[in-house]
Amino acid sequence: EISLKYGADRLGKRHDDSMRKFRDNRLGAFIHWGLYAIPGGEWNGKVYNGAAEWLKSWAKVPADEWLKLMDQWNPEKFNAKAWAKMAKKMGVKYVKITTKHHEGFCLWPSKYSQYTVAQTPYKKDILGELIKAYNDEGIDVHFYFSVMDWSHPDYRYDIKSKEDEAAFNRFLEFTDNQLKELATRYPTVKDFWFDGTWDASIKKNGWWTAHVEQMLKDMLPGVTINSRLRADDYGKRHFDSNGHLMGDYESGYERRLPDPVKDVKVTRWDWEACMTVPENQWGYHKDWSISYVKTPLEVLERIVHAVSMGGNMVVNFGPQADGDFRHEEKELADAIGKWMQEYGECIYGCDYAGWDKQSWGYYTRKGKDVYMVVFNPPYSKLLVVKTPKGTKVTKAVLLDGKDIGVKETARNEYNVNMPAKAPAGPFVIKLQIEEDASVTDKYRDALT
Ligand SMILES: COc1ccc([C@@H]2N[C@@H](C)[C@@H](O)[C@H]2O)cc1
Repeated sequence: EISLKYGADRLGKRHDDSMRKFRDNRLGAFIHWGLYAIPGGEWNGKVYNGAAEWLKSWAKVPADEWLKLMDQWNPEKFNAKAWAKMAKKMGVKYVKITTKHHEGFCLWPSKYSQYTVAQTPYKKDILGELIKAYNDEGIDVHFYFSVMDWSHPDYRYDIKSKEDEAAFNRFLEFTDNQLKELATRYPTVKDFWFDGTWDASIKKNGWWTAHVEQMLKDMLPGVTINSRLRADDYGKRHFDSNGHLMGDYESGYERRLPDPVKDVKVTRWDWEACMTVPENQWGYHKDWSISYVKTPLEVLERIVHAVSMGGNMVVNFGPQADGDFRHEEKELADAIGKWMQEYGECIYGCDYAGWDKQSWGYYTRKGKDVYMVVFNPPYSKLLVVKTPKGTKVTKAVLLDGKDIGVKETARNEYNVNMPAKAPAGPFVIKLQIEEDASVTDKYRDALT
């Protein structure tokens, strides 16, 4: 291994209470809310199909013109308690909120910027209202923070001169001040999820990314930090030059998931995926017909897929400028919440089971309990289960306790019966197992 000053601070997963809570939460919601919600993907009469929170970039709007949108920021339907109730009903255990996206508009009254809610007709501290409302519902709050800031004159994409260096150092100090301000004003925050950290300017300042992680952990013991913040001595990001994960969990699975067979290695570390409901819209876009919109069942399958591989899933919501949610997102929250109400025990506090994936769906595991989450019931009505050496399945029940029967068919192979009355949607079977490596069996391998 090469010696690094700004590489991974720790090898292996964190096992303290705060990280355990982060991991056991498993299901989160993203809230992308900013000035971009006002134009909703349209500028000067032209609708752009790119991500709505990037409209400033697609329409090449100068910063000062874009920030004039602040004069229209007055979400008269905004009700933090209603947002928190919606999240509670969906069954999310945490919410990640965009404190400041690339545009530079702050949802809190930062004293280090003139582009905040305080300078809008709304005036009030939206971030403060949201944290109180979510925490009152027992929901943890995580902060999304974009380092790249299109409103700040000292931001640099690369460092090519002494002036760049001086400007960017001022910018890093500005960013430190905002982060300290967030940690001081909102000490119940549990996580910082950094974005906008891919530019050469950051990669050339890996030291600063290590300093930010340490600074926040000194201020908020237990706080979790995503790998996307981090660059090492050589500008390597997420994983350092020795291949070790930096930060507390991998945060590269954005709108994609690891393959359940080819990417089993991800089960060795903590990771969190995030996803959009349309193909690629985080902020509010007025026209969702421009791309495919995932059904609630497709969202549910991604949630289960992530947990089955030892990861978290954060489902994105892009609130309207008026502070209400579009009906598609309300219906999604409702549908997911109904399923979690009935089957959530296979999600919360669960992890990778370590068994080979089967075509009918996904396994998750909590202690001695192995769950089968069935998305694709077979015509045979027989659910094939293959267990690791020394593991036997002794019982298969529905969550209401009803025994549905399991039969050993070969060494470490079983057929679990589908319930007589096939459920109307994805359902869960709980397996009772015995793990004993010393067990011998009656089976004989064929000589070939
Ligand atoms: C250039 O590619 C991207 C894609 C998405 C992003 C941001 N990350 C997501 C979590 C959203 O915030 C999106 O705007 C930034 C750059």
